[in-house]
Amino acid sequence: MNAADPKIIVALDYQQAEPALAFADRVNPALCRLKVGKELFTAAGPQLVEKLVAKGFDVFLDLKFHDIPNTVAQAVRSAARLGVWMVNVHASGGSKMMRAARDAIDGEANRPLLIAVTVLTSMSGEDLAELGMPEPAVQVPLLARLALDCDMDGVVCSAQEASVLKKLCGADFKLVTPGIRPAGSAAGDQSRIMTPEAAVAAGADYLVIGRPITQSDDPLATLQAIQAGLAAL
Ligand SMILES: O=c1ccn([C@@H]2O[C@H](COP(=O)(O)O)[C@@H](O)[C@H]2O)c(=O)[nH]1
Repeated sequence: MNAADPKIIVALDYQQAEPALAFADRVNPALCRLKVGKELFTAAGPQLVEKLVAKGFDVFLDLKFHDIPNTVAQAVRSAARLGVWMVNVHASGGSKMMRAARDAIDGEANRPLLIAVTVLTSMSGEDLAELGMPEPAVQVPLLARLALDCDMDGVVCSAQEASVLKKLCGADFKLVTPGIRPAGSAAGDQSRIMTPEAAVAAGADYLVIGRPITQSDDPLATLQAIQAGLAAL
């Protein structure tokens, strides 16, 4: 982990390696962490992850593993060997799956933070009802508690749930919050959103921000402005 401990994780949701590397060349590891998700990883693969790690960035490999325990265990071990700082699984994969993931990386030389996704920030209460599930205010704490009991290092949740989860799971349990939208920026497909300042005030440890930065006219200036807003809190 880098000493500056930046809260902002920029989601590098690009279709190829070049713009992701170009973005990385304009920022530095003290300013932000970087997230490689399904879009970029499918296009550019582990080599791109290794390049970002070699540049000194803390990399969150956001592949949200959700499979049988053995498969997820092997996948998170492979992620650890890429040198990533954080990796995640779906809490709804269940306790056996999460424990297998935990065991798989505990003996590794690089032991990334192991985080469980609760309910995707794109999902509303209506979306969950369609699946026969309770509203986020019920389902997110239930899955977060399960993740804590399985020795996960934290969860992905909306910042809207952060204050409840900090009380429920404790100060050390990391809250990683996508669905961050600076005032005035488009929600897009995100449902449970919050501004960067409100998210930090609610207890979010890390803010995952993609399009508001990467699709802005000047991504570096936008990132710096968000960072300045947080520094002023
Ligand atoms: O619940 C979740 C889990 C992951 N994500 C990911 O975060 C970024 C958000 O990007 P924006 O452009 O800021 O919406 C994206 O890579 C998602 O895959 C999430 O949004 N919600």
